[in-house]
Amino acid sequence: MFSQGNMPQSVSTLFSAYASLAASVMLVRSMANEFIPYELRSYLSSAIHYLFTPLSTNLTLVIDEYSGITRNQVYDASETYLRTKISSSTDRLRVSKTPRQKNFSVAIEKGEEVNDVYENVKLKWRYVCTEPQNNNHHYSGGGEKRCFELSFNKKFKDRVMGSYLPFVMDRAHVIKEEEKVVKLYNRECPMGDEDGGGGMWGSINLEHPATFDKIAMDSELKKMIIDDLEMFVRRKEFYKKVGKAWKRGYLLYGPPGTGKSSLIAAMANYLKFDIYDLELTSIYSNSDLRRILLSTTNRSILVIEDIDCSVEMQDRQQNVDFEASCSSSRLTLSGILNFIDGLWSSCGDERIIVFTTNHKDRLDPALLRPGRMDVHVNMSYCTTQGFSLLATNYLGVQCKYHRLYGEIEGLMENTSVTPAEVAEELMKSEDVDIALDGLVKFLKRKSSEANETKDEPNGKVEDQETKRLKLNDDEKNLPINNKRRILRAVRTARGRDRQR
Ligand SMILES: Nc1ncnc2c1ncn2[C@@H]1O[C@H](COP(=O)(O)OP(=O)(O)OP(=O)(O)O)[C@@H](O)[C@H]1O
Ligand SMILES: [Mg+2]
Repeated sequence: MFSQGNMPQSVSTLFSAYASLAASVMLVRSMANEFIPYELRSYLSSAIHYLFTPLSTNLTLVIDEYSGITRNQVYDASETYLRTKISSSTDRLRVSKTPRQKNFSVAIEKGEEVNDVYENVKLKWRYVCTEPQNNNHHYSGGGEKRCFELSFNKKFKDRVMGSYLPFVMDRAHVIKEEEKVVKLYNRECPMGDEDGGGGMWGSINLEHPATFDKIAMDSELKKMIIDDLEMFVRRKEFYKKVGKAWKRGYLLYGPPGTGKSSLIAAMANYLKFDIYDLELTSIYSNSDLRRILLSTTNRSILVIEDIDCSVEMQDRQQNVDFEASCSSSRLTLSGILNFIDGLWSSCGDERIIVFTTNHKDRLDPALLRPGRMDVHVNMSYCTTQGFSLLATNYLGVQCKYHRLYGEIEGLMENTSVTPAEVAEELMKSEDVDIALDGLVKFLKRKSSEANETKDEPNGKVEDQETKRLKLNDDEKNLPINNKRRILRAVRTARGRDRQR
């Protein structure tokens, strides 16, 4: 080792030169700290850093949660998409569940990274949350500013922007659709639901388990409906090309208990469309109707049950005094038709409207005019094919080989029995023999009742309806449409009681 006393002359000179340089740098730095403003110093330091750092090959896209005051769709899509990319290397995850969600929702925690590969391009996602510099933020979430950073090699910029990000958006859309809980909007549900509906509608989750494979109906008719729905949803461009609103109208008609409401639920479950159940008798003016219908959302089914009851609206209109009849604020059938043809048609997309009736023959011809309802579906009495499907559903057996099958087939061909009645009989026992035996007895009873009422036109239908509604003597004398209204009111009241 050298000591200053025995070191060679040149080394000693170098040593003292270095010492005086270091002292000068420290002097300059302390003078700089004193005399150069902080902003200028930090600018100079980042400029020097920029000049002496090798050029980065990476590009980072910053995807903020909000774009101005509206949510950034790319952010929302990224959040959904990244849930499917979480791997075992992720250290921290956020888990949540709202009362409406069926499953847990898992997302990456702030600071965490997720890797992805798309067409051989390596991509790195990072979830970043920062506290805002001031309080002038208009985004939600407790003032935290959230964004995703997406980094990749610069040379793939076009591919990422032109192909990867659209792919992320599409995937997120598909995931959201799969997770979607179908809603039933009703004006009798509690209003002001957080999911929208403009405060005009309340909503509950549609828990109806109906699916097409559970509906007993002519198999060709069922296939025709499924094909029609599929064609409808994929024809966005077609509707645009021919200049027609992207809407489809269905008229479902048939006796009570043949599955009209079940078919609507099956359609909604199949398409993942929400249902808006519109009770016309609770609307008193065309302007009300207009406001209520305009507050419905896209990709939904608007249902107007028992439209034959609405025919009375015309009579009601004719009977009111002159002053009232001049008022444009009353709800009229023509108001509904105008709405279907006009305003409703020109706003919103991917809408289906369904009318149901027990009496197609009682409908105003204006409703049946070609072009108004695109598809007319006759829901009819139970056939042997329908019975086989119900037996498989309710009893879990292929009843074709059961000893009673032949007898049931014969009785069913000669008796008007609804799928609802058959289903009720099949539910009475878990034992196949007992259930089918009960069905045979029921069919025989129905058949002899039918023979008794054969001579009275319409008698059977009226009787069935009266029995079904369990009306008292006063109510029995009401016109049939009023009975239907009572049924709906009773159902609603019972529903409310159950909720209490
Ligand atoms: N075609 C069917 N296939 C399977 N189940 C059916 C069918 N029709 C009726 N049901 C059963 O009967 C019940 C009542 O049927 P639904 O309410 O769909 O009949 P509807 O035709 O709408 O009657 P209404 O004219 O009184 O409104 C359903 O919940 C279902 O269990
Ligand atoms: Mg119904």
